[in-house]
Amino acid sequence: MPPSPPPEPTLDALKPMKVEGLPPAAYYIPNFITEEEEELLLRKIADSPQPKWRTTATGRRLQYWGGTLTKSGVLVPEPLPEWLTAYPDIAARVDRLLDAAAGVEGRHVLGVNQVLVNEYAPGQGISPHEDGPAFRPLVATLSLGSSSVLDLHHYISPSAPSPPMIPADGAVGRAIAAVPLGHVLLLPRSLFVLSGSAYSAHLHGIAPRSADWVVRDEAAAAAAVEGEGEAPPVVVANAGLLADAPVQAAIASDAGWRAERGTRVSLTFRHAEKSLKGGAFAMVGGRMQRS
Ligand SMILES: O=C(O)CCC(=O)C(=O)O
Ligand SMILES: [Fe+2]
Repeated sequence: MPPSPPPEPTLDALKPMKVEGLPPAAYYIPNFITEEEEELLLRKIADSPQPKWRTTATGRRLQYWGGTLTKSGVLVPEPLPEWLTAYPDIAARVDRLLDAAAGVEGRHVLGVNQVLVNEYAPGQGISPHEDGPAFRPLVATLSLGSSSVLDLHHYISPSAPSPPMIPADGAVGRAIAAVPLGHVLLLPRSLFVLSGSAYSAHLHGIAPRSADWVVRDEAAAAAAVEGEGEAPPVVVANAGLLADAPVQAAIASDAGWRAERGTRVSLTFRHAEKSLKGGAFAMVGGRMQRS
């Protein structure tokens, strides 16, 4: 018998998956996709034509699906590929979940129109950044292939005016506190949602490490002695939400949970607020129309 489809998500159903101890609001949804879907997505991404790949200054590879932004933050849209819209129908599932997180479940007002794929080899990360005002402050990241720890950072002076847009991996105009505000463990197949001030007033990043070490509390972190070159121990805000008993038992143990990072691929689903009508063709015609 085929598995019955999961119930339509609602804000109430999402509440238990809210990550406490972080600025509002972040959600962690374990096992958002199956292992078969994870394999298929990894294969589709790996099999993408070579020109789809871009490489950042730090060597991380990425792909944009759904189009890219102009310098002024307008999406030049392209259709999303079938492996995101038809089978598996991940984009629609993320849409429904983001609708629920926004409290507008069932009304389908959002619509993911861009999916950013990041591929992290062990030791690669992404420096603290904001995704910026071009996107609706409600984004979801699906993790594939390997685990990682995402850090939330805050500005030292939150009252200072925000620069219009901070490019990923780019220079940041305001001082960032040296110690991250919190950490989140992202296990494969999980979906992590950032919204509200967690999105618009804070930064997120991934430290360039080849392994992670997660301990149960600050006392365990203070008592831990890391070896030469080893990752410092961190306490993660979503330890209770992982839905992975062995990992949770290891985190609760005296030694904590240590994991080498493998290659992790993430898909970040976003909604660019401004989109060029007619896509790239509108540019060719020279008449730039905004929706
Ligand atoms: O890989 C991730 O989890 C985060 C990616 C991200 O923040 C970005 O590409 O803007
Ligand atoms: Fe980001």
